[in-house]
Amino acid sequence: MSIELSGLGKTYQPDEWVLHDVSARIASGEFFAIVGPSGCGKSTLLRMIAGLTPITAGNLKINGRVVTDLPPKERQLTMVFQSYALFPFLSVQANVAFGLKARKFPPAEIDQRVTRAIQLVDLTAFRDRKPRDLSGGQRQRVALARAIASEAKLCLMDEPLSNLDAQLRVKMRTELRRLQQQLGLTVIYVTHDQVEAMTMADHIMVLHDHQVQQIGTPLDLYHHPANTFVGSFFGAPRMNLLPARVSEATELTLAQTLKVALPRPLPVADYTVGIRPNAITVLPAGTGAPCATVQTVEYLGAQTLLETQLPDGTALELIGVAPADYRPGDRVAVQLTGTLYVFDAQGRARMTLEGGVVHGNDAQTVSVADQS
Ligand SMILES: Nc1ncnc2c1ncn2[C@@H]1O[C@H](COP(=O)(O)OP(=O)(O)OP(=O)(O)O)[C@@H](O)[C@H]1O
Repeated sequence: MSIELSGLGKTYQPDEWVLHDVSARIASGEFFAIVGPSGCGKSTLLRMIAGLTPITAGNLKINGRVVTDLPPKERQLTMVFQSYALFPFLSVQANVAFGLKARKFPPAEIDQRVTRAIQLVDLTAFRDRKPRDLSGGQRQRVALARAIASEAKLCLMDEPLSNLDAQLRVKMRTELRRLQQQLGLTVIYVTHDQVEAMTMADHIMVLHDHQVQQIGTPLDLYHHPANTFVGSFFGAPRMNLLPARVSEATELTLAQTLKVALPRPLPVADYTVGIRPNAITVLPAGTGAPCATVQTVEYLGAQTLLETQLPDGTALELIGVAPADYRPGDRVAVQLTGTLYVFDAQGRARMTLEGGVVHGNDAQTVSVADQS
């Protein structure tokens, strides 16, 4: 099932657009994630695709057919909700069979589809249990079996793993992805969790501020973020954002401290520069320019996260080198050794330089100024 969203918009109150001009093409058999912070309109968009919320503007096509104003049952899709929406008084088997009975399928076919779906999600031994006697993960799998039994090729999922504990969530991610590929389903999957989207999806749509910020593969979004929102949404620890200025065509100064030679000239202006913590090397004090002061230290086992401050007061998050014992107040030298992303001053768009990014790991193009 392919899906095409063309300029979709939604208002609940007159003139208050909760979604504006959303366009995307989702290929058949694709796992497509919609991510963004709370309230950005993810569930609204999914419900518009399902036909549960009317579309205010734009067009929706499923398999080439315009379905913008069709009721849900004519869209040949199924939906899995965060709450699972199971009937508490029915067994697993009856829950999975419910929709097929309502659609008046012959009993033999219902039995065959239900048995197969329950088998696929590995719940055969639990088929006579009621939802209250199942674990969270098992209930989630019942909801999934119901979607599978419907044999709809398009499955919409709204935060289906968010009620599970962390360990089970990781396991279910793999299972969901395996089932989706095995059954050739097209899945549109809403989540606020960037890791979930990154690990499961073929393509991701990032929503923020009522509109699409970027659509791309997980690697695209990580390596070529369109703006500072996308840059800091993906990746942990988060991308650092620093105020920057080009005062001579090829010289960029970050936070009034760190100087970078650009491979191509940029207009003299203010910019915002993004640097991921793993693109910065922390040197022991004394071996380089001590130009950041440690504020807080967080030991994470293999990594030590350092919240530091540059001389102009800009915060910079760094990854400390293993055995070194850092303390608040320590001075550390920092060297830019990875990719720098240059955005306009407001962070709305990334500047395109050669290859789209500035590489700081070429020793000739990066220098660190000692301001202390
Ligand atoms: N029925 C409604 N009537 C009026 N406003 C609504 C309605 N449903 C949602 N909204 C508003 O629309 C915006 C988008 O809500 P939506 O639930 O789609 O966001 P979301 O990204 O799914 O958020 P979350 O991650 O918190 O579930 C919010 O500002 C919300 O308050």
